Amino acid sequence: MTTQIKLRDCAKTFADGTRALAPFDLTIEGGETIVLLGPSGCGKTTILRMIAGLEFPDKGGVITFDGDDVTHQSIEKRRVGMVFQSYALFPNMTVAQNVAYGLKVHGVSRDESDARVKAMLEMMHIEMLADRAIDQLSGGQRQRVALARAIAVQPRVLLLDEPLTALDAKLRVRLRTEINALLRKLGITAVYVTHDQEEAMALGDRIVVMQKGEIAQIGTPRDIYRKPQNPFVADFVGAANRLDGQMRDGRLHIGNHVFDAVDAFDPRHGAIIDQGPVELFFRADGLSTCDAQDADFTGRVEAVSYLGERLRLTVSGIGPQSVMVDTHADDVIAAGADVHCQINPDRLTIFPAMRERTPAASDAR
Ligand SMILES: Nc1ncnc2c1ncn2[C@@H]1O[C@H](COP(=O)(O)OP(=O)(O)OP(=O)(O)O)[C@@H](O)[C@H]1O
Repeated sequence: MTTQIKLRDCAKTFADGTRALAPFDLTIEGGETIVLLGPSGCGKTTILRMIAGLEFPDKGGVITFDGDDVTHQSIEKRRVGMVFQSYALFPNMTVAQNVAYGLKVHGVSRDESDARVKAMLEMMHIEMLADRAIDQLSGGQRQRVALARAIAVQPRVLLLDEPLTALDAKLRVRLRTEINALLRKLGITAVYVTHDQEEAMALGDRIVVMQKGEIAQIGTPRDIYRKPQNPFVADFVGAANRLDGQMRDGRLHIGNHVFDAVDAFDPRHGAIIDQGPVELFFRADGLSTCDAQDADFTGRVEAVSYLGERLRLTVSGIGPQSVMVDTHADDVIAAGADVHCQINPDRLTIFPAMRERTPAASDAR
């Protein structure tokens, strides 16, 4: 029932010479939700459009759906459903007519179409809007119509390109949860494009992190979050802290401090780093406040932000850069205070420092 998508050696160069994608391979399993995540211009939409049949890979690239070569097939033949950031609905039709449109094109009978439209509108909780005009709907409602329209034709694959970007923060989270439930319920193969890390984590069975037309890492949300394979991914998925250090005989040195309990492991080469300059990436939980006798170092609180469930401190003194450290929301700490901190070795990601070159996706493969 579900469709496996394979892209083999797919590169994309546009007519004007722009190299949007370097050759890459990607297999999307049947029923899987894959999220393409990366900054603007990294090639996410181009991949989605190649899967849709709106763009074609450079010579040599092959795309298959369940083993069938669809590389040169048109969008109509591929049976994909698409949802965009801009709703792309027909403004002069009602909600029900919009959802029914694709069914009509596919020659579905009137009775069958009526029944499916009703079911789709119910699934998206917009049955009461069936006879409304599109311009009388809110952004969130429009996106529900767009989703209902895309899935009404029972596509083999659902492609979503930043469908929530135009909505306000609260609505985004709500619709995101609904889309997640919908994708699980339908069990459909889905490809979802976003530049929002949180959205990617919430929706993806796996996430493909992209950088400048290359795949920087493919992994589960947990892998991407906890085991980024290069500095680009670590930085992009929100490791707020970055420190320069040195490994000397297996011991980590940062500024004047020495940390004994830290194992530096280079994920790209699968080797322990014993010597040489390193870069450390970690979130606020990579450090915690503690009593003086347990301290790895004592820093100075530069700023305090109350985040509701916790207090976030900006602390200087560990090395040349200041770092974020979270502590209990009830702690009373003011800027200017000294604070004892402990390092949490299993929350650190350490890479050999490679100043002379930027991390590339080829490093991750
Ligand atoms: N038709 C085209 N002709 C030439 N260059 C293009 C064309 N479409 C896209 N590009 C370029 O290809 C690169 C990848 O674009 P793409 O839209 O895939 O990126 P994206 O990651 O989806 O970005 P965004 O998040 O901003 O949509 C960009 O440099 C873009 O300018």
